[in-house]
Amino acid sequence: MEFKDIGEFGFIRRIQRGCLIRPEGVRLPIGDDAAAFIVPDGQVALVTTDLLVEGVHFLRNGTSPEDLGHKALAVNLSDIAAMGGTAREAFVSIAVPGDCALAYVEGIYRGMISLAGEFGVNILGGDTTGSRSDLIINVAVVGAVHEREMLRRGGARPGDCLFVTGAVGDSRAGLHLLRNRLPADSDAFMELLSAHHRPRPHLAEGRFLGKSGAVRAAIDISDGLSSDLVHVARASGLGVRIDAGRLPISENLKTFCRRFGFDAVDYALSGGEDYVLACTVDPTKAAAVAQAFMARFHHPLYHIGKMTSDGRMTVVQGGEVRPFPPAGWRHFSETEEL
Ligand SMILES: Nc1ncnc2c1ncn2[C@@H]1O[C@H](COP(=O)(O)OP(=O)(O)O)[C@@H](O)[C@H]1O
Ligand SMILES: Cc1ncc(C[n+]2csc(CCOP(=O)(O)OP(=O)(O)O)c2C)c(N)n1
Ligand SMILES: [Mg+2]
Repeated sequence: MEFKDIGEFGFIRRIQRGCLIRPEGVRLPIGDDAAAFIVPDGQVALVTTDLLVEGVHFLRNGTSPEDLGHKALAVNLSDIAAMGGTAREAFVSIAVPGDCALAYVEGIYRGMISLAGEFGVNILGGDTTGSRSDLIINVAVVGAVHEREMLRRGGARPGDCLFVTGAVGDSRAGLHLLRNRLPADSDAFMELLSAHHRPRPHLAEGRFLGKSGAVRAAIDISDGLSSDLVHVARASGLGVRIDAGRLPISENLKTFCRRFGFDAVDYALSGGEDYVLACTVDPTKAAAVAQAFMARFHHPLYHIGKMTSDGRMTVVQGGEVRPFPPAGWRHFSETEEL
């Protein structure tokens, strides 16, 4: 069976099975001119959207449809996590080229619905069109948060401790393997590919940080640690100093860098698509927050540096202070290469 056999509406009927994960609070799911749902009492709505474009964000022949669906939703859930919120409703728009099989697109929905199920997120609508050549997927997610627990990019203060919730650099290493068609011939390389294809949105971690009352600013790492921290620094009118020796670099990334002669610190700083959270914490509460985080998540909240009043973006490595590397991913740059 193909798109031409069932048409746009037949396709929508097929994919809508399984999209309503948490019916409470939903007044109109897929099927009307708009969806209708309730935002929990006393909370504000969070809305975020991210676009995935073939050739820019993924290679159709380099990713399984389930992984692509997972990632399209995960990158949006990560933005809700960075706000300290709970993710609730998702909207999926997809432009499908003629050479993309119905089975592939149904696989994308399987991947999305599986992740949506894990986090209690409904898929409540979207849009379906044809496309001349590239597969394009846009997901929008609505979340909710108590305003006092909401995390933003601005609000950091000089002397705040800077933390990240997980390892950085693995996804870029996975992308390198993928782009160069290198064999994933070890568990380490399989895990790097998985970090690239199936990022875990840090929603529980974001809620924990929002509730702690000690986090002053937060962001999720999509373009790369160094460039995303510039957003926090600018929004707060501050500088950042990272201690390279404290960056959480996985054993898998170390193995990869040894094998191919890359610099693991560079991968960690300017990798991209890590989808961990970075946050700044009141220094008087930092030790307690880190300890509680460890007790809850069984791995450290990694202390990687601090916010400074000098407005400079610097890395300390081997006793030497140097400016940040020239950032991570940039759309519209000449090369768009990492
Ligand atoms: N085309 C657009 N139209 C309106 N707002 C946009 C557009 N692109 C990005 N934004 C907004 O700009 C801000 C930064 O976007 P972005 O760098 O993509 O953030 P993120 O890394 O969290 O996805 C967000 O508030 C986003 O909603
Ligand atoms: C084929 C391919 N080339 C390059 C990349 C790397 N890449 C593409 S977009 C991106 C940054 C994150 O995407 P963006 O759309 O900027 O996310 P946002 O910051 O809006 O969340 C990276 C590292 C990739 N994932 N796939
Ligand atoms: Mg974005």
